[in-house]
Amino acid sequence: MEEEKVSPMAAMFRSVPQIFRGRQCAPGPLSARMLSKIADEKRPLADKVAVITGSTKGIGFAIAQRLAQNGAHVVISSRKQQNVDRAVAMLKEEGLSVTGTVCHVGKAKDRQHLVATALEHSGGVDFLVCVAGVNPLVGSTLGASEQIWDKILDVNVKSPALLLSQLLPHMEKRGGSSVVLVSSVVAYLPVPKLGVYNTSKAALLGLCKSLAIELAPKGIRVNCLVPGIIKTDFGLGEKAVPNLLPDLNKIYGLQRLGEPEDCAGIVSFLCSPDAKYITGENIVVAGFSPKL
Ligand SMILES: NC(=O)c1ccc[n+]([C@@H]2O[C@H](COP(=O)([O-])OP(=O)(O)OC[C@H]3O[C@@H](n4cnc5c(N)ncnc54)[C@H](O)[C@@H]3O)[C@@H](O)[C@H]2O)c1
Repeated sequence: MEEEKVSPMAAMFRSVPQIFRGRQCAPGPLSARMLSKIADEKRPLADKVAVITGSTKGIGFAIAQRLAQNGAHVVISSRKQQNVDRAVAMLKEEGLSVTGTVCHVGKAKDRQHLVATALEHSGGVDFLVCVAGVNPLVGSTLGASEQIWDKILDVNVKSPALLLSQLLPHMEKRGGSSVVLVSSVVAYLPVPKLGVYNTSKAALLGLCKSLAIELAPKGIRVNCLVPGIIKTDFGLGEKAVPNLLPDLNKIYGLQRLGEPEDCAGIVSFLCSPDAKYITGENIVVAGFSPKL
């Protein structure tokens, strides 16, 4: 059958609403081939698989939503089954391609299960975004117990490296793989009473640089998102930075706190082919620059 001739502009106009909802386009008057070409242009992460830790709410959930809207199959995870189920249901309601599993990133067995779940989709993984992070302590750095040090360093610093080592064989065979770590502005501007957390987030900047060098020959890029104060349970909780630091954003910045969605686009970009020559970067999303 002869293909209907439609100008590129008209084609774009007809297909845009479906693409923006992240759904597959229904067959219409345009040929399936043309629709899928346009859809791929609008969905730069199509056919990719993303694993995201700590993604049932806050910054992680916003990143999961954006990567899925941009075409990736996203594997949601965090510590509690009911939270995983809720997040997966919310995204599926939008027509997005997601699965989920419980993963406490500090537990080797949970990490292994997360890897296995991710492989179920298409046998490989393209993106790892390590969002899970904790801060159980407000107090003196030198007064922190060994248990506190272990918990913060295990979850915030060791787990991204250990999870990546488990995923590596499944990422290196894909080509164009990308890893995004999540640090914090406290890495640049240490907050009093958050010494152990500050240290863990500064360590992530170093981990990003080291992994970027180590994985560059394999074609895997590693970058780091560095959020300022973002409106989440963690960001606004009693152990959060705004209660402990003068509001630098009010003095130097855009005069507002960040939303989780403010962190989503940059991560999607870092995973996309548009960022294929970017690695080893720590990118601040804080409404001001702590490096001014
Ligand atoms: N909100 C901010 O102001 C801010 C600023 C800088 C950096 N960050 C970092 O961003 C990340 C996300 O924070 P958020 O503000 O979205 O917090 P949030 O509390 O809204 O979400 C945190 C998510 O991580 C999960 N999580 C916590 N511990 C986990 C563990 N051991 N294993 C697996 N999942 C775990 C939680 O279940 C939840 O889904 C953290 O690493 C945090 O340090 C947040």
